[in-house]
Amino acid sequence: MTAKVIDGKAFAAGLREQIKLQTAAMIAQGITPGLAVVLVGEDPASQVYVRSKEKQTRETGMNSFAHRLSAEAPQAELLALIEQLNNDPAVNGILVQLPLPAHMDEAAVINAIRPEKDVDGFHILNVGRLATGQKAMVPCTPLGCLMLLRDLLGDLSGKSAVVIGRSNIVGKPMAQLLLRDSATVTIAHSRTRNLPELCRQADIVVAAVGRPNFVQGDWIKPGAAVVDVGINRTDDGLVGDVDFAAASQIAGAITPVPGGVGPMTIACLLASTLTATARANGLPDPEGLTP
Ligand SMILES: Nc1nc2c(c(=O)[nH]1)N[C@@H](CN(C=O)c1ccc(C(=O)N[C@@H](CCC(=O)O)C(=O)O)cc1)CN2
Repeated sequence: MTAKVIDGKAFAAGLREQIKLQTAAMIAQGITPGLAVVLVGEDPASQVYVRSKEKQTRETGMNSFAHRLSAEAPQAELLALIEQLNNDPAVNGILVQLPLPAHMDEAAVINAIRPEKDVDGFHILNVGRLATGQKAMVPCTPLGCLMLLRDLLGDLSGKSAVVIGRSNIVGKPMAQLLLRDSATVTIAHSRTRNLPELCRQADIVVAAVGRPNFVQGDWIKPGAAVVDVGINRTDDGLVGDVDFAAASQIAGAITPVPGGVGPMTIACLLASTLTATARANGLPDPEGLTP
């Protein structure tokens, strides 16, 4: 079997078009969504992602507010900026690009963001809300994966899913979202025994371990959906967590790297900014953009 290659770039472009239309409708009501993106330091990949976020925010018709702090900035300076953005009515979403410099306490910084403006869905209140099935802001990468999976498979109810990776940004929220859709979810990690066997039973495999080509082709159940969240820079270029060449011979569908999950992350950030703006203004959640 040769798998269908899921075109995340095209899906994200379609999503941005929907967001653009819904943003225009909001602007017509006198509300312009605004997203503040904060970058601390000069990490080259983060600079690229942040520039992309700012550009796509503007292209969608939303206001983009850019904030740059030096890598040596004290944490108090970042917290003061977040407080200012929390209190700014023009700012509906606040995103602090990760990773932060080592001297900063990531949890303290994230939890300083007002939960309603936490478009990353990393605030402890949003994490708790997601885990307890309440209305939450949801992390962008898992939301993007969920959208791709729903588009591919329709109803996820009763599907068996293995999420490889237990990070707060991807693995755990991904598992929560799949569980909310009534999938049977296993979270696997570096200490998991018999990972190949576990994967072989899964209708859905989401790989988010950060190890190039970690998931082997013969771990995949024939016809399964494989979502590769990995972005690993190697001598061979950018590669995912899944051995794409081998897995695509067995899977039913698979996301490539690049061009799979990655582009969905920023499109979902824009979706969440629109959601946060709607909620702040007492409007219904935008159509098709929330889980
Ligand atoms: N505050 C946050 N920080 C980080 C997040 C996040 O969601 N919120 N995620 C990642 C980085 N990230 C967005 O910030 C991101 C990663 C990758 C892509 C993407 O489009 N990838 C392309 C490849 C691009 C490349 O060459 O590097 C792809 O996969 O096709 C977009 C956004 C960590 N930090």
